[in-house]
Amino acid sequence: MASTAAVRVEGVSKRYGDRLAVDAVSLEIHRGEFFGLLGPNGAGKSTLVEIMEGLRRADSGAVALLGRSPWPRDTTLLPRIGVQTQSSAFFVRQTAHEHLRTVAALYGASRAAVDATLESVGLTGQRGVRVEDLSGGQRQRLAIASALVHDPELIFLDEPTAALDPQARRALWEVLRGLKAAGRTIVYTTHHLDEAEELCDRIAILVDGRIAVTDSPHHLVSASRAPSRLLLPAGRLDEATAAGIAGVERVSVQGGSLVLETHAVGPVLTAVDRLAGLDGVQTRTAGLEDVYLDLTAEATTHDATTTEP
Ligand SMILES: Nc1ncnc2c1ncn2[C@@H]1O[C@H](COP(=O)(O)OP(=O)(O)OP(=O)(O)O)[C@@H](O)[C@H]1O
Repeated sequence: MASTAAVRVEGVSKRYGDRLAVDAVSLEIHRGEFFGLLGPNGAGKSTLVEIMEGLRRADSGAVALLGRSPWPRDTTLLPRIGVQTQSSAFFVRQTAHEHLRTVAALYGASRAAVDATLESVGLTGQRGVRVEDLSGGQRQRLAIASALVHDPELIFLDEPTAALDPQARRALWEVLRGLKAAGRTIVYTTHHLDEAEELCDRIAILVDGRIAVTDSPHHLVSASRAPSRLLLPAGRLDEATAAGIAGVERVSVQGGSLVLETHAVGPVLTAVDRLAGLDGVQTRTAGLEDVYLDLTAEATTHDATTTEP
């Protein structure tokens, strides 16, 4: 039976001493999907990804990667997957180009692929620079290039944009969109909610080792209960008057603006217009970051009440 799953995780758990880092997680990532794994620090994302990659052994549960078990180590899987971790290893005495050529040789990738991949991550200008002399962000780009150079079907990127400047981050998005368009499957962990919203077909939010939700960013945002915010220039309206407007749930002062939170944007805008005018008023609707903050706060509270003895 041909499986459409690039990754299937069933009831996977992993404990480090007293700490249950991954708690009975099940999920399926489809072929060709751009899948985001989000969650607070220590939620278990890296542990779960390392188990998927076959770099770490689960205590229990099962993983299928392209239909095969990644543990014990299955060398036939290696050319088919690309892995960038938070602690990627480098040949530090080699130049960026030599390093990538060495990695490419391990997988039988061509010299042309080395040049093209170096170009795609914006390191052509640094091809002759020793790895140990690259900046943090340049090293990170080389780690990404090392995961991509053999054109794998399934790509794991663990916080790939963490050290990148805004231009490099946007450039990487374009590279990843190209890979997605070419049918590659991408498993992506990030703390940048904007990039998860921009890039991912679906995301899973992990909290304390468990999946709190799996859905498309669009569905999550449209089903969100997070309020919209109206920003008024400071001094336009006093806080007490703003708090008295029907539909306003919370009022605060942030960065020189009076912020009104509401689920009834239309009526509140009408009231603000009547009281103070709409000149300079900005409306911010809920985004993935609001959904994430809402969900992680909720799930943490829920977790604390259900798992403590
Ligand atoms: N090798 C290890 N030995 C012991 N504990 C570990 C080990 N690796 C991770 N942990 C613990 O397991 C939990 C999950 O860690 P993990 O690195 O998987 O989280 P994460 O979601 O990737 O976090 P971050 O966003 O900070 O990278 C944390 O409490 C962490 O301290």
